[in-house]
Amino acid sequence: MMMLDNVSFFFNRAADHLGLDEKLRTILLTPNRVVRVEIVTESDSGDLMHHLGFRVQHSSARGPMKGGLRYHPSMDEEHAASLASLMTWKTAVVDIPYGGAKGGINCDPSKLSETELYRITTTFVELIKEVIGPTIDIPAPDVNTNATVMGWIMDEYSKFYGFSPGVVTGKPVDLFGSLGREEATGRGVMYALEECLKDQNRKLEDVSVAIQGFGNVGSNAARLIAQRGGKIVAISDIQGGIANNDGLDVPALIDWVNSNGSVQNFPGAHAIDGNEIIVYKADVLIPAALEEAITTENAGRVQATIVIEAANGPVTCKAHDMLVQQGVTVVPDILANAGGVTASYFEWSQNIQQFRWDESRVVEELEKVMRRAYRNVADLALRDDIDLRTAAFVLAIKRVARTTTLRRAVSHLLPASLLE
Ligand SMILES: NC(=O)C1=CN([C@@H]2O[C@H](COP(=O)(O)OP(=O)(O)OC[C@H]3O[C@@H](n4cnc5c(N)ncnc54)[C@H](OP(=O)(O)O)[C@@H]3O)[C@@H](O)[C@H]2O)C=CC1
Ligand SMILES: O=C(O)CCC(=O)C(=O)O
Repeated sequence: MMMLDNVSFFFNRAADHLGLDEKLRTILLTPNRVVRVEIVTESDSGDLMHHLGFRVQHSSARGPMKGGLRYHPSMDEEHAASLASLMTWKTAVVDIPYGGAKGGINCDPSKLSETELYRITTTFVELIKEVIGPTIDIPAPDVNTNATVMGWIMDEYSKFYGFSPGVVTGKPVDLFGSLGREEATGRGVMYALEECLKDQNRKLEDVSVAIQGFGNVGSNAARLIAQRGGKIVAISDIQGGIANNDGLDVPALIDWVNSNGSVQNFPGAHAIDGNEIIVYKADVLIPAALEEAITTENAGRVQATIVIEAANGPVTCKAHDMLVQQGVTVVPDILANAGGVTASYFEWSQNIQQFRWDESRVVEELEKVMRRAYRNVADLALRDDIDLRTAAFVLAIKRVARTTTLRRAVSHLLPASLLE
């Protein structure tokens, strides 16, 4: 199954629970717009480079479309479409006034110089500028993109439309970004884990944690969880894994990775096979890299009793059901990693008002949104005896379906279950 099939599977399970008819399912699942552009630029040596760029705008029912840009060799239309659909349900779960979109460029940034990446990015913006904008579609960082890239996007877009900081979020703080956005996804993951543990009468201090991926999300989640007493025992990146059952010194590891480019050979740990991180003996597993990290191949060997999906789509639908049957609590991506887009909403709000919030305000509001969303989902799961993922989709579908039908003359498609 492709990732888009996994998203549709989870959507349809929740739609079955709500008794949604086929017409409304089709309206809700079909993207508004699919954009594919050809990016032709010059390399530093003067050769022509040709890359494909994508932006899939899934739904604008609840507001401007929102979602990251990924620079990766696996980026294609199907990837962008599945991630865009997830964004629609994610923004609805945390109840922020956005729809969903996602995109990126099929490229390998590790093989490109900074100037090549700049030219590719600005050419991409030139090609999609008519379909993005502060009230239309607002990109943000995702895998292999960061604040610097977002700054370039803002600058390029502003050349055509005038100063427009609200066209993109996750910008450098010196370039109208928000304090607290960089670490927000990891911070949200930490709140989701705390809420999950609360329901099991446990605390962060009681648990050991293994994390796959040590980029923006993985490293910030590790740092913040460790700061509150959680023991991070194993971490992997693309090159391999490291472990220390007494707990890794996360700030020292972050310094190590900044100097050495990988977690490998960190002096305070022993090496493990990177693929084994998923089945490492820890109370909590946080996949924070790419999709489909947990499949039917390894789900049966997962030892953690809690999986927090910091990445988008890290668990396939069959693996999800295996984990649930094994008694593992799976906190789904559209809830667990929603801290990033929530802080993006705060950044965009600051930009369109030409106003700046203190970091403490960002953190306070983010905590409120994340804990409230978790409680809404967990309460619904308990009430309807469904797993957390189905509950998150049910909540999101209700919200998106209501606005969709209110904005079009199709209210006859709404079943009574959506009105309660
Ligand atoms: N950035 C954000 O705000 C948000 C991100 N997400 C999701 O979180 C996930 C991570 O994103 P982000 O942290 O931003 O991306 P980054 O590019 O900052 O980091 C990605 C990390 O994943 C690692 N990685 C890639 N493949 C593997 C693998 N096979 N095994 C182990 N590690 C691997 C990379 O290793 P290496 O460093 O060696 O390349 C890197 O450490 C993605 O699924 C993204 O969609 C979700 C919500 C918001
Ligand atoms: O911050 C944003 O707007 C989007 C983040 C994102 O791409 C995601 O949540 O997957």
